[in-house]
Amino acid sequence: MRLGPDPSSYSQPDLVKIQHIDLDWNLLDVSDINIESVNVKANDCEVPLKFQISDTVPDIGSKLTIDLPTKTDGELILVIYYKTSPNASALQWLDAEQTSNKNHPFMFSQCQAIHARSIVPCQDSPSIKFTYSATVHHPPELVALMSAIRVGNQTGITKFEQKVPIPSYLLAIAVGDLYSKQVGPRSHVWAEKNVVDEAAAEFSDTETFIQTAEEICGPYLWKVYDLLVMPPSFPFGGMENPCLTFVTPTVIAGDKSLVDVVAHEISHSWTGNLVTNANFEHFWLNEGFTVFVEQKIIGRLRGSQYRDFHALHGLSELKDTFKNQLKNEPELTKLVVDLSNVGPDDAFSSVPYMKGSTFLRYMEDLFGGPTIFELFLKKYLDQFKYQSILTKDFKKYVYEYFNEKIPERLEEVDWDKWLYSEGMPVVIPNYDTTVYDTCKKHADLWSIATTADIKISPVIREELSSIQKIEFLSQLLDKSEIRDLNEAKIVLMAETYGFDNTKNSEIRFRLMRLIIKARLTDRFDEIFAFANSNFRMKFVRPIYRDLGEWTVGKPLAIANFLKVKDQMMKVCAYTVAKDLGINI
Ligand SMILES: CC/C=C\C/C=C\C[C@@H](O)/C=C/C=C/C=C\[C@@H](O)CCCC(=O)O
Ligand SMILES: [Zn+2]
Repeated sequence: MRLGPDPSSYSQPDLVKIQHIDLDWNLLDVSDINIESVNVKANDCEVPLKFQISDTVPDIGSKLTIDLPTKTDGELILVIYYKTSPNASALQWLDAEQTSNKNHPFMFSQCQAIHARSIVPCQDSPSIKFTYSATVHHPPELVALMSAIRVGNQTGITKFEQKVPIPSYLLAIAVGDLYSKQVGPRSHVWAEKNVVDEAAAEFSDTETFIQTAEEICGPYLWKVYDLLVMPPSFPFGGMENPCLTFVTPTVIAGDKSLVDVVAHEISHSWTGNLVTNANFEHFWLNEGFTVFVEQKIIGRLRGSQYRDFHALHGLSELKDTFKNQLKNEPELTKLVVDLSNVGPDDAFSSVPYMKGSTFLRYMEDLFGGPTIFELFLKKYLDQFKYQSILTKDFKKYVYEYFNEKIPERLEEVDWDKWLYSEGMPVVIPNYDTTVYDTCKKHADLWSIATTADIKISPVIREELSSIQKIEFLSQLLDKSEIRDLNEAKIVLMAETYGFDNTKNSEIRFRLMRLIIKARLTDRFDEIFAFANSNFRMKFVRPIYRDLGEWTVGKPLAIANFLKVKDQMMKVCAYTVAKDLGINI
């Protein structure tokens, strides 16, 4: 059953729209979920209103219906008194033991896609945008941060204001023992004390990324761009919360080799946060555009070869998604998906990211190249800023903009195929493969040659950068057969490329998958040490999935998962359990 224009929400934006939310949050108050009263405010008095809460629908939640006064033209101020549940799916509460410094508890939120409803009764659909202000009461020794500008701070009370309208999934809060270091004129890095210095060093290019993004997209409208380094249980690489990107500690590699995640989150300041998908079926409008801009930033700063390498690496990731995560769900390999009967967390994959950015790159090439397409991009972002749109709005704008200029090129785009066909992108652009080919040469060697032959091959004398090592491992994992894939070969590989000492989580992740592919039963401790060191879903889900397909690995994986699942955020525990085929 489809709930309405947004299949993941009961909100009825055609009838009523939230314009501003004023939060007064008392933290650490985690009694059962309970709406105590709903009142309408008039002349400084609060008059109670009738309300009903429907039964809970899985993946969606319940519908809160408020009987508004009969005269409802114009604006109404509603005051809702409520308490959140300790199980609120948007929140994770960590004991001091689960933090880096182990001195104080930590709490944080992750509202995307549809978890804001577990912390605020709201119209939880990205089709509705509102400004917000908040007063957060918290333990005085801790720091509270939100996806907004801090406007006041006294012992135990912090006030915030977000004056740019946002969709509910961008509401965010974190409270912990946090310290900050300035890394740019509008940016601080926030982290626990023992992490803040190395994090600030890793993210010292933040201002360069913002300025490059401004060149491409227009002025940065959110005033502040801070980064908060999350505890390792944060389930994503980064989350584009306005004014305060949340970032996983797994991108701190010590050599800036994984900071593309920051370029990605900065790009969201336009694509996603200003121009927003109206529902999550059109998530590619957020993520495909963001990867496209991220790759442009990389191209500007490191050269077009690297822009193309990034895109080719994205296609390797996409192939892996099809072969593993989505092998039984071809419907979800479409660019625009049907979420009438699927929760957004279940539908989430690399498809909107990689297929979406490939579609835009295809159009850029077809319509005359970067100079022409970037003018269009800037106008598109300006035209739809502060709005929520569907793919048809984008398509209509493409026609309006290009129809006079290049009508014949426009006719070449097979929109239906790009948007609704399953599998790989319709056209693979003509990328520069120089950087990629080196990775391929290494992957081909290691898959075909014996360990003895590899030792004397000139290929392995050639130095690979960290990102090339990541792609090399991705390609190797994609091979249906690897000659003599055993302990000796993996030891030689680790020595050759310095895998044993690397702090690069993307490399370690793929090495663990290779060890599983090699069925090395002596290496379970190492695999589980990695799987328990962080709960970023990009890493833990494929590892559990791979183990789940190995008769010896599966029971051990289930036992390990059951041991640590309560330390995971709900979305992570839920999806891993699903991947392992167990109920929790
Ligand atoms: C077609 C898919 C439909 C809806 C999915 C929307 C949201 C799903 C939900 O699970 C939240 C996703 C949040 C993502 C945040 C950041 C990502 O860019 C991280 C990507 C993976 C990583 O790097 O760890
Ligand atoms: Zn993103």
